[in-house]
Amino acid sequence: MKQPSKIFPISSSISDEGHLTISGYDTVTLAAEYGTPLYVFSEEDIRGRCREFATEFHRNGHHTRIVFAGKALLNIAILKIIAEAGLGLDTVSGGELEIASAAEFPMEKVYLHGNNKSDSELELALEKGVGRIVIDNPGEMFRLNRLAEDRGAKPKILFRIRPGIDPHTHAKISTGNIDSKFGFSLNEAMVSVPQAMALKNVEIVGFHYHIGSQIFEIQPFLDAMTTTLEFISEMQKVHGFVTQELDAGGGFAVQYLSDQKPPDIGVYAEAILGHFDNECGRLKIVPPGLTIEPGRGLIARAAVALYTVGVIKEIPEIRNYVCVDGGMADNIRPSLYGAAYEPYLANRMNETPDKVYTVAGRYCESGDILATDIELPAVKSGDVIVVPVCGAYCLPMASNYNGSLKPAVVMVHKGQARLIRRREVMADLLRCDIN
Ligand SMILES: Cc1ncc(COP(=O)(O)O)c(C=O)c1O
Ligand SMILES: N[C@@H](CCCC[NH3+])C(=O)O
Repeated sequence: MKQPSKIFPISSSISDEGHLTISGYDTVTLAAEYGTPLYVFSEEDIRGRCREFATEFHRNGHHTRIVFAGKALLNIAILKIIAEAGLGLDTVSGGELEIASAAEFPMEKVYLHGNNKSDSELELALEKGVGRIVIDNPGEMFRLNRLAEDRGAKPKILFRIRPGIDPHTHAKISTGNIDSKFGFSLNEAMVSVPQAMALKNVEIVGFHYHIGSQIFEIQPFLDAMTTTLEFISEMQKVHGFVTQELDAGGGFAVQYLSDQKPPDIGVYAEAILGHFDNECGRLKIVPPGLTIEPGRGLIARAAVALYTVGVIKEIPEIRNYVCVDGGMADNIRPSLYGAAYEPYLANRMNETPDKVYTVAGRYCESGDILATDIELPAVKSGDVIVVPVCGAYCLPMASNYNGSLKPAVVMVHKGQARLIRRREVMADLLRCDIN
């Protein structure tokens, strides 16, 4: 058995036959058994990342709350593992709350975000008794207070602020800039905090920012923290408001390609926690409880996507297309963000790549490309393409474009492979249409 590159799930290996295995399961056999496209998750990887975040962010006596950003991947079986690991959950809609509830996720550990929450979503959050509601704008704060009064409730709230920091990531996944639809500007929050303090049916416990996703640089995390802690200090001086919680969001980058080198979680943790301690000391504020919300960093590397090669189209001196049976309907990230992936042949992991291919999907869009100009051994129809690092933001952003059926999902773990989401069937496509 050989070790595949670091971008595969923790429990991956290569069999004597040259097949990719995960937790001892041959991915080529899984593809034959469950069909493709197939997403295969490693339970060991998920558990390992939960432990890694906990260990690294609890260093030096810190009790950082780790809250999994469910938008990266929501599935009942996976939520049960996240809950068992003791993490919290960030949800962003009534729908996500219902999935958390179906997974019997402890509601006191659930956060509800969202920049345009409806009354019914706020009511659902009150009914379920979520731990935190993250307020995005002044109107929402007053609406929530009224809805909570009607029910005799007093939810704990955080204010989401826009610290005005550029995280130097893709523009579509930057969220803490001044020009953003998310959260309060500092000036707006300055006005709204005393108003919230005076409301009878909400308890303001602190502040939240999330500056973006897949952030390779450490400095933007530190800058956002400084800006927010200075604001917290100001709130204390001017309004006597003592912040209990600072929720610093997610955004930790993961390695998608063999030649990328994002910081390890321990490097982010050391820098962020050290900066937090120093800044609280400098500003002479009682350190609030710290929360982080990793999504991608926790789940992206836990899964691979498997596809079967169909048509191979070689256009002399132009490009060699390998067409697979999935694509943008199950992974929109390359089309939406120009995201780069590094596919391999799951059934020929040991063969030397000697030809350049572009892996295209099966959908009716020229932009339906999973990877451009990558090296693979000479590909044949029937080969199994494996795309690593597909655990985050692929399945939750999947669609039924071109009448496609969303893929099946299998979880492998020590001697057990189990279906955790069935493949959609044709009847699922017709379920909502009325004639
Ligand atoms: C509020 C909030 N928290 C956490 C996350 C998770 O981000 P990431 O998956 O980059 O860790 C997101 C998504 O970007 C988010 O919007
Ligand atoms: N969907 C994005 C991440 C954004 C998360 C939500 N704020 C991605 O695939 O990279």
